[in-house]
Amino acid sequence: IRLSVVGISKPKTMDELGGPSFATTLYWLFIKGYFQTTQQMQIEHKKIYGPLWKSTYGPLVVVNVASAELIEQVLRQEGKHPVRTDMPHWRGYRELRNQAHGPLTEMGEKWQRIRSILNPRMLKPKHVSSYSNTINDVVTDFISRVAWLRDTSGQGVMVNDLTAELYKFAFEGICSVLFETRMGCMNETVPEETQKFIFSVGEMFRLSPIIVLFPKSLWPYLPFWKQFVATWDHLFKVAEELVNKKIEGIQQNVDLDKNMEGAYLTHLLLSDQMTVTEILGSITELLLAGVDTTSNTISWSLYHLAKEPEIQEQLYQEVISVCPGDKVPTSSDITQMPYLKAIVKETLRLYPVVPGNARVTVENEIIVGDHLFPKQTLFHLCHYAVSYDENIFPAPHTFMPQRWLRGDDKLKQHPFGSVPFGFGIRACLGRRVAELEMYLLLSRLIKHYEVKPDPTGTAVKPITRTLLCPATPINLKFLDRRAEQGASSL
Ligand code: HEM
Repeated sequence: IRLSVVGISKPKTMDELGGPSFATTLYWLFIKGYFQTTQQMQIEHKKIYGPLWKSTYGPLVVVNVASAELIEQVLRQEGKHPVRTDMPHWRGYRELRNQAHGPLTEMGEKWQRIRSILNPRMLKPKHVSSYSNTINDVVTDFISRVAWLRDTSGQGVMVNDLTAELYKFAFEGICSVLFETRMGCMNETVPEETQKFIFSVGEMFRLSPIIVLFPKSLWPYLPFWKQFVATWDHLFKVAEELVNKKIEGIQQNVDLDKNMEGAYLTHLLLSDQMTVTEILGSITELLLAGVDTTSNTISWSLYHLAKEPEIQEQLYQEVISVCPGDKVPTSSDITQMPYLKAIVKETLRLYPVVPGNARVTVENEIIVGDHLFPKQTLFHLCHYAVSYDENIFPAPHTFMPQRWLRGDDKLKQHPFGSVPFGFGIRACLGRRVAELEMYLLLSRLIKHYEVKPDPTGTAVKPITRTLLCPATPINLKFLDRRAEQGASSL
């Protein structure tokens, strides 16, 4: 297709592609200080090299793709079994301990098989909407926890380090969907085991980028490899206990001849499509993928709603018109809240939690722009840079949910301008559940509280720590609307 666009001229080779040398990249990262703001480096490098450039990290060559058109070209040419990276360190742990790979780490036909088993109950609307009540229970507890936090540690009004609190919400939310078990993260004191799980996830993400810098043969001699293995051991141990508890529960219920539909894990165990080891491998990865992503996105949404009272008021009006009085939103109510959805979309445009996504062309050589790339090329899709492309999103730095609303004058945006959950068959498995969690939490929180910025006026910037996170804690004021309106008509 591309050849016809560029005429019959021969496509250029990868060697002919420009970009910074390894030394230049090191200079940018460590002297210019972009080490923690690599998302911003995408934008700066695009200005210098254009939308397609090559970075070298020692022996590793990465092709950066930073326009919606070119990202579309890469993604539309992926084969039957797309691969992000081979994740040697994560896979290395699983091989060491004879654990199974899950959807994040598996490849080829085995990956396809896992996805075909996991997909239906994670992505099909009728199944996902059946999780509403479970998630709403967690939201109810979060709203109470906010009140408790304000009273005990926020002089009656502040919630400090909101992301840490939302992390507990997201963990509790995804566990309630997967296991139909409550973990106690909304309690005044979070159980020690859960706290250790949360800590282990953080450690694993912290150690991961350090370990991949070293060749595999050196790993056993690295002190942090032992730590890395220990954190994974803990993650698998916690998941295993939860899986075993469910197996026992099912056994008891089957004995009593009870109807056992419900939790995601119950379904996997009963459907007999995977071994218990395989289920454990997948469940552990779902827990990992489903917590920081959701909690960071909700944090950024609330941060902006606090800064933009008019947008917050419009959301509040939408929520109370669809769910007046004490009515708790369900997933069908959410379909009538386009502004809420637009707020989440706009949040994910400004803060794509996965700011750059890797893709390896395993099966085919592909043409992108004027270049032909061989099999096994490692692409880095610069979603962050594209999100701030003013040709696609005018006033790109402004939080403008209305750009996502249908209207006569709405400019047709490029479909690959903002793809925060990825695209195609390897796209996010938890997208629908994450969206449901975000919609239910945001709508109910804003119905209950008016959110206001930190009175100290501290602005919070994003940094990249694998995911795009707030560089400093987000602290916000939560004013109870009921109290404000003199216990009127909530
Ligand atoms: C706001 C929330 C979330 C965002 C923005 C997000 C984003 C992403 C992105 C960009 C990818 C890579 C897609 C690609 O390579 O094309 C991904 C993969 C994945 N996500 Fe999410 N995610 C979120 C929440 C979740 C949740 C709640 C779960 C679990 C229930 C989850 C499970 C996964 C899994 C398992 C994969 C790997 C899929 C595969 O390789 O086959 N995610 N996510």
